[in-house]
Amino acid sequence: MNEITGYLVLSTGDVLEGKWLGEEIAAEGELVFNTAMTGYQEVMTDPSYAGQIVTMTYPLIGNYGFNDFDHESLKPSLAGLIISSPCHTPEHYQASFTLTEMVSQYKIPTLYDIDTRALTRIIRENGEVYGKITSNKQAAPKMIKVDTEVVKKVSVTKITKVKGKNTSSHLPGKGPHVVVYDYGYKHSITDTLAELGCNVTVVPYDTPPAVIKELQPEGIVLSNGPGDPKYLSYLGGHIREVTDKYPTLGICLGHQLVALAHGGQTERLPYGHRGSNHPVKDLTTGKVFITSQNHGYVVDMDSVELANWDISHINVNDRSVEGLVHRTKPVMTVQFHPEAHPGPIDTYKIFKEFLSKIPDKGEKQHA
Ligand SMILES: NC(=O)CC[C@H](N)C(=O)O
Repeated sequence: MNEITGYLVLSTGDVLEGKWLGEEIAAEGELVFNTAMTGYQEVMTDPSYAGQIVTMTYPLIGNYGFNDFDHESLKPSLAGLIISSPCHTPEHYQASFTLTEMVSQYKIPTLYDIDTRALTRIIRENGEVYGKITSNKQAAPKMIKVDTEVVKKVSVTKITKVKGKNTSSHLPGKGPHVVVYDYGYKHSITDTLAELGCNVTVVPYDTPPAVIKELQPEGIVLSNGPGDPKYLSYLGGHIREVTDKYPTLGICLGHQLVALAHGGQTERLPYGHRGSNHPVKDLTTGKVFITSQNHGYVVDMDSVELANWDISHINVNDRSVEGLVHRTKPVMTVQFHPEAHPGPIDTYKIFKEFLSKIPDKGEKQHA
């Protein structure tokens, strides 16, 4: 087994020593950590991690392998992966390849044997940390240039009809036509819509409302995606127009973009919410749900005290905004991931609530 030393050189001046897994591929990006105990395959293929070096706080990664059907996108977009202990002998009846095969196939710059607990503390204490995965421990630990066009790199470039992967018991085509704006969508979002009977069309992130109109959607989903939501502020006009016209569900980046488009503000969280056990309270029912999350920005609570919008959900840990609902229009948004994967499906009902806002084809078919 290859045991070549590699380094994670941080903008804080810290240098952590580890070993290369797969090829020695240098990389740089923002350091983030994910606390999920399972779901590394979905994390590694979630396009919202584009440009980021992801540290998994759970120490053992790869123990149940990787399968052919749980990728959240066609190929991983994360800048790099940092783990403690890789498992080379996975056991799962559906596993078809190993962690080393995964990082080698997709050329994911990866270091293991890193002290991920120490690294997580550095990120928690410093908030915004950038780093390089490198063979050269002298690599200058500077802030790297952030990519403001990261969404463009992960979005589809053509209007695409998609089928869900689990549609055997539901016939897509009987439910409403939902158009998904792709800012870096996770396949679990379109899979869930298809499972609920929707016809699903995915469109590029910057598709003008006039083109959307030609597609005759009955509902719109604004997807998750990477980067600072303010990079897409220039799309506010598009977003206002579609949210004025169609029942809309915004998820994560989509939620943040709806807030920005309607006069709200977003801000950076001290060190992000990334994991699969974040408690969120539904302010209508008072119930708390355990949610899957992956975000570094959040809608500023004070900025959404706007006419026409209510806060529908808040985070129980830090009281941050987790959802918005328009007072008169069928528009709702959530900061967490109702499609889960990885994580619990407690909030799957968000999709049903959204579909129930679509006239005629909503509640009756999907209740
Ligand atoms: N998963 C997402 O959509 C993330 C949204 C945004 N990029 C953030 O980090 O806050």
